[in-house]
Amino acid sequence: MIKRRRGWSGVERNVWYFVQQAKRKATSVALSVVGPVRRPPRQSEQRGAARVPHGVAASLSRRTQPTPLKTARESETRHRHRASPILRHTRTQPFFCGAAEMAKVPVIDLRLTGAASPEESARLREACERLGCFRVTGHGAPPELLAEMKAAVRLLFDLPDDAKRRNTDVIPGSGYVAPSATNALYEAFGLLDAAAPADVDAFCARLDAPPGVRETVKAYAEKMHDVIVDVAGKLASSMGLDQEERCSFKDWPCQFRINKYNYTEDTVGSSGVQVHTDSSFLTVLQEDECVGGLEVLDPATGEFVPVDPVAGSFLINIGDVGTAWSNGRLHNVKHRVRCVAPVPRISIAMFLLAPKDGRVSAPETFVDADRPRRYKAFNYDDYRRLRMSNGEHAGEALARLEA
Ligand SMILES: O=C(O)CCC(=O)C(=O)O
Ligand SMILES: [Fe+2]
Repeated sequence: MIKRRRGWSGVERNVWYFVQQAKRKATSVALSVVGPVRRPPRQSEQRGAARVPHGVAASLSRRTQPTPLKTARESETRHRHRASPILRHTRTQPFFCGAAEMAKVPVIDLRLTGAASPEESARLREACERLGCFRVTGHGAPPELLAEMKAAVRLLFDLPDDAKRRNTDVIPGSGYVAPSATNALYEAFGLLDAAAPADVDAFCARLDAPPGVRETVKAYAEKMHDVIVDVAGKLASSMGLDQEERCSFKDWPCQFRINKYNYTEDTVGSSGVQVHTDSSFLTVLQEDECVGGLEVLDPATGEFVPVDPVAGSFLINIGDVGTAWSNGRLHNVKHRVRCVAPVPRISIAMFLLAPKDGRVSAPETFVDADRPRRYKAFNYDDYRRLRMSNGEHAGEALARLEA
């Protein structure tokens, strides 16, 4: 365990020097592998960073009202007296972020989309058509909740193996995923359906999660469901679907997955998770704002480019169902994760899977003489099985469903 000190810890400094050395020596290709690690924060910046999660656990009931920032000293005092065990766990983690060479991921302010700004809606649609991913701000999820969820996730991953293995599949791959030959550093937990409070309860109960963690997971699932439905509705609206056509998203099942990457000094530069597309309609990802390494394939260049984490925002990915449902208009983004630092990395994903009845088919609005129907209607669970049985994790299986 890395202890938090007044300055950077030895390991943090080692990583900094490792990255500087790599940058000096590397070719541009190697640079993109090293990815997003920034200089150590100055003391004044570190104080700011330490403030990020403050006040989180002290006020679950006041989550909707962000706590005003305090001085570093006020913050420390408050923590000593009021922080929950969940939060104290977070505060021992190291802090890395930033990058030099990044994908230009459009940032969409959700408050501006829809009638408020046709330009912002057009940017949202274009991002999904070109790159298949974008970042959202103005999503309404309080920073305290995000910080607390991240801390809760760390505690869940510390549960004994037999507890984690009780998180069994509802559909293939939705339960506990142990490190494997393909993704040796990667471990994940899952939950389906995160839109159903009873399923969220059952997930926590089966793990025997501590009460504070349960409360956090429930609040998070509820809020993230609101966010994912909002994003999907705004995307559909930007594509010209009317209210009636787009209002069903709230009934679509959601998969929730927490990911952990067990990185060490020996794994820097290796794969965290293989190249894949998400099978879902779209994904909302809360990245690890301290450890980068996510890369997306830019269709314009055919190259993978690092995506810089931005605390407080979410990354949205279009998945295979998004491409099929839009009759090929939306781009299912290929992505992967590389190990860029010798410290554990976590991320939290919510997937809006497919219509409630599982049937994926492009609405008539997207089909005309210029754009004939591209895919046969299919069942989502069958599609997921198809991807898995053929080892086609990067959208290849869609070609089997062409009309
Ligand atoms: O950990 C990440 O940043 C990406 C995770 C991911 O791609 C996934 O859960 O599908
Ligand atoms: Fe993914």
